[in-house]
Amino acid sequence: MLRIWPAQGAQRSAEAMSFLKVDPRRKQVILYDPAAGPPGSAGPRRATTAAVPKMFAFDAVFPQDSEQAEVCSGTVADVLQSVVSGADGCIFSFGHMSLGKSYTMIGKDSSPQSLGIMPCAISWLFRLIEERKERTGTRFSVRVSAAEVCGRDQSLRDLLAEVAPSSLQDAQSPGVYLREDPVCGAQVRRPTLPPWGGGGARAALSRRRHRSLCLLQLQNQSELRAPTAEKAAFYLDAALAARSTSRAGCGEDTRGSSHMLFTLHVYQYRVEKCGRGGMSGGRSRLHLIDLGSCEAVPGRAGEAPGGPLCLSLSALGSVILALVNGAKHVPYR
Ligand SMILES: Nc1ncnc2c1ncn2[C@@H]1O[C@H](COP(=O)(O)OP(=O)(O)OP(=O)(O)O)[C@@H](O)[C@H]1O
Repeated sequence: MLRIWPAQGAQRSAEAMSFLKVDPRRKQVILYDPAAGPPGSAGPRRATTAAVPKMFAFDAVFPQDSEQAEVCSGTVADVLQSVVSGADGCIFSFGHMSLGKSYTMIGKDSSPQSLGIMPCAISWLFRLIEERKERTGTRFSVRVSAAEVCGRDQSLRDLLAEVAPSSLQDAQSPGVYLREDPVCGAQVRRPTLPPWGGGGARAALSRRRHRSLCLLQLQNQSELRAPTAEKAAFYLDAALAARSTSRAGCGEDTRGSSHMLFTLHVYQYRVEKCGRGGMSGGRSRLHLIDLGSCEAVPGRAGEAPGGPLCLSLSALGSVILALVNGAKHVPYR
């Protein structure tokens, strides 16, 4: 899916947008070579050196004037259905510096219309759970966790440690860490999905893929019970507040490399009507991720030792492709 940032101020000139043709209905954009002049022009520059326009197709295209609600409904509806049916889901935004990643994922709390994907997903998930409970009698329990990956050393931080009940806090705790599986090397097997299946052919396909994938997992983070959407939203606010405190303490050059992972863990179980009437159930997770930009602060490029702050966009693309294809080697580093 593609969301186009509404260029502001001087950037909002007609010329700035004249090399991009957006067609939300066909879910595609066409990029014209600026050397050729605006599309349709027959100026002398167009004749010889212009590159052929490039067309890119997406699952959805949200133009500059798209409302937050439009982006949220176009993004989360399918993923939420899958999560409630027992599959894991993940939504994140991905792009260069200051192009609206946080605005899309988190939004602003000045009005309900400017809320982003995370608060919308929380509210809609609980609504869907209520419907599912009434229709099928399934019992649900939701927990939330939030972690930050920050800085050149990619240090991990539990963003809910401050609001976790003191019984869950332990002075000797090693904090959040990544667990590496002794058999798979730097990877561990994902838990299998609930036994009753559901979710149609796509869920069945993703279930097959999940079994063959090996992944790193975060360990030891606070997982707090959220019986209502309001409580989950409270924890989201607490995580955002903890993140902004930790960002303020980061150096200027690493501030943009803060990534926040907010996860809703959905536990569900029900009594089997046939057979011996045992219980069946499982856990699925919805990961909502606000990625940092990982780009150097303008004017400081090349100053910081040790190379880029984290994986480039194209390297992240290779990781995603490897995961989707179930590749044995995932190029995390
Ligand atoms: N669709 C939009 N409508 C209105 N304002 C927007 C929109 N997208 C982004 N903005 C504004 O543009 C600015 C940059 O957006 P934002 O901070 O979300 O970018 P980012 O990609 O998360 O930045 P970073 O690279 O620092 O993580 C913010 O002031 C934000 O409010």
